[in-house]
Amino acid sequence: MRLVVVGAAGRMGRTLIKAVAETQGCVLSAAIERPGSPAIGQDAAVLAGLPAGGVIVTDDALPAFVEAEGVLDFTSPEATVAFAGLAAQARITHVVGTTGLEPGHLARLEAAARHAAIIRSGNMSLGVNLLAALVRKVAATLGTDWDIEIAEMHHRMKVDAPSGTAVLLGEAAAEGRGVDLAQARVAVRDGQVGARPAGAIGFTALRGGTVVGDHKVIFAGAGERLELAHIAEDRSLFAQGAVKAALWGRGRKPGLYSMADVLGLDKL
Ligand SMILES: NC(=O)C1=CN([C@@H]2O[C@H](COP(=O)(O)OP(=O)(O)OC[C@H]3O[C@@H](n4cnc5c(N)ncnc54)[C@H](OP(=O)(O)O)[C@@H]3O)[C@@H](O)[C@H]2O)C=CC1
Ligand SMILES: O=C(O)C1=N[C@H](C(=O)O)C[C@H](O)C1
Repeated sequence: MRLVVVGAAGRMGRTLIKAVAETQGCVLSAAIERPGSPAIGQDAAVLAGLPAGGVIVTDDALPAFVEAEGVLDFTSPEATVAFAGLAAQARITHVVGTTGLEPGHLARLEAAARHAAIIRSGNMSLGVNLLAALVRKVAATLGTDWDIEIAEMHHRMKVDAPSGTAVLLGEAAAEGRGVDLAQARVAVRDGQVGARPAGAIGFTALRGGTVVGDHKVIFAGAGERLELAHIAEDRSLFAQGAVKAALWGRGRKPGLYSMADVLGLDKL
């Protein structure tokens, strides 16, 4: 499968280039960075710490998309929405790992998904998607007298909060409870905030060092606590999940899909 990596010089971009090189049946057809990036003109494989492969980083996305079958996109919300338009034009599978998308961005992805398959997830790992299924079940089993709190920690360079994974886990908890996350969500506490509202789903974001991604969902009841956690030790698991998603999406009818669809966890 011919794959384009956008945001090629980023932490995930470089990891994706390596994952594509290591996956049988996949080939890196292009690598894209933003106009003016110092990475333009460099060999993409070298950026990823591999021997030169001859794919030179460019800022010209559409011709690259037209020649490809899929695009792996871990960039920023604005860039992802623009790439979704181009992937729809080229009718290629778009794998979106970018987090921090707001309702306006999601609406634009839904529009693009009328023309091409888009697989979007705040976390491409098997472990987190399995965790989400478990959280949905536990939330559906326990009553609202069990308070739900989601804590995450990431490296100091992360720009969005709460993390996409924390939101994904919060959505699973809200679904399990049959409530709307937008109504239940409490993401900021500072000062005299008062007692915890009944039914709230709380979020705490920690930032520091080089942490790849830690997530914990806490169900706090009267006199007991249940904690479900995931620790990502290496970004390559996200990249391998993204390549798996692209292969799954090849030739699939247009629509918006999730990693749970890819992994067959949607029925759990
Ligand atoms: N779903 C998942 O499993 C995972 C999701 N993520 C998410 O992926 C995203 C990226 O994370 P990370 O790699 O750490 O971030 P980085 O900042 O390291 O990488 C993002 C890259 O995208 C580039 N970029 C931004 N805009 C454009 C554009 N218009 N055209 C081309 N390239 C562009 C950036 O360039 P520049 O630096 O010049 O702005 C940068 O090189 C985040 O939203 C993060 O939360 C991360 C890991 C796993
Ligand atoms: O920015 C990151 O690094 C990560 N982002 C994703 C998120 O927002 O949940 C996934 C992973 O935790 C790493």
